[in-house]
Amino acid sequence: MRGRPPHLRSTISGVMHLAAPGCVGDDAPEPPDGTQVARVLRVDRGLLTVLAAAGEQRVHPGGGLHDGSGVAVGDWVAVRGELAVRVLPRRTAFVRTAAGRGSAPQVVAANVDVVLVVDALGGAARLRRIERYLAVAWASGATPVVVLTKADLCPDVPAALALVAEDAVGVDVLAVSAVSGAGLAELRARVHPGCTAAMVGPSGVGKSSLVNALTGRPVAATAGIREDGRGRHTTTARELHQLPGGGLLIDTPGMRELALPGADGLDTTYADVADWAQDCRFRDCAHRTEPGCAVSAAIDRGELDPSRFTAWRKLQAEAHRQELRADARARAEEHARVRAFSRELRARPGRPRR
Ligand SMILES: Nc1nc2c(ncn2[C@@H]2O[C@H](COP(=O)(O)OP(=O)(O)OP(=O)(O)O)[C@@H](O)[C@H]2O)c(=O)[nH]1
Ligand SMILES: [Zn+2]
Repeated sequence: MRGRPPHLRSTISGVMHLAAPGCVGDDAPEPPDGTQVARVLRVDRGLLTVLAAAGEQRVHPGGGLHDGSGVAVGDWVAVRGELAVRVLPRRTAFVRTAAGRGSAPQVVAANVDVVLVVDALGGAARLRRIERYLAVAWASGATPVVVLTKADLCPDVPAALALVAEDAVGVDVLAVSAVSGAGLAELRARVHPGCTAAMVGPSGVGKSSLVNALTGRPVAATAGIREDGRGRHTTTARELHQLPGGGLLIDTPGMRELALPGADGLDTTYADVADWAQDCRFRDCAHRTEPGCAVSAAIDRGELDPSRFTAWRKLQAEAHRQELRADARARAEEHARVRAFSRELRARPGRPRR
């Protein structure tokens, strides 16, 4: 199996953190002169709640902050008085595409070390869904951990764990229950002091219940206690929670519409498929009917699940579209390629060259 791409290695090193309320970690980034550094806990309608040396504070984003991607939960900002004047360089970032329009990606969480890819046990394992979240997680620069919730509802936890672990190449897989408390200690140990974790996963798998279980406080509204008839989605505020053990946990609704920013995370999630693809006879092999296709051979030998292969293809197409959207130059090149191709087609049949 191929290793992680170099830029995804050792993402836990050099962690910046707030060890306790009001205490900026020693390894916080250097602030510019005359300012202090603070961590963004919440973003409401442009107003930022930050944790600085003096404690929690509400600050306004200064004009210089609007660099296109905005400020996100988990960002480190330089604060002067009641103004956040600069976003410090991000180590990792989760982006989502702005709903329905153009190319402006929005950062929804920054400086995340560990991504908890949350799904529920009980029922068929949703391997394809987990793979997609894993690819997004790897692409952000953070290290994913799969957290399978509702272990109390699963009749055979070890078997369910094994199934997911076999699919999630090189990723730790844990089973937990917010109801019985099983597995929570092990999960807490992953979000150690100085570590910032974030959760991704579809609605209803138990993310809010997990936040409450980990923080020991009802900080997130769960489906069970919300009866206001306003639809299924319960999480409304972007939040960065402090866990009793010293770690930080980000739970923001934006994490549910994550885009695949590119193909990097895919090669890590599907390291086995990517490895086989390197052995194909043709470098641009489409893995369909080409002779010498190592991917098709692996499927024929039963070493690669065809549905895993199909998922990889689909996500590659999605990542490709995303790259095009995000990169205007690539889009122009793609247009040029299509135009050249159509010119070539028009020039071909019965059209004498001049
Ligand atoms: N049996 C069992 N039920 C759970 C567990 N965790 C969550 N639930 C239930 O699953 C339902 C959904 O849980 P939530 O925590 O609201 O799920 P969520 O992922 O935050 O959902 P959204 O906020 O809609 O994204 C609720 O009825 C919870 O009580 C668990 O470990 N075991
Ligand atoms: Zn091939």
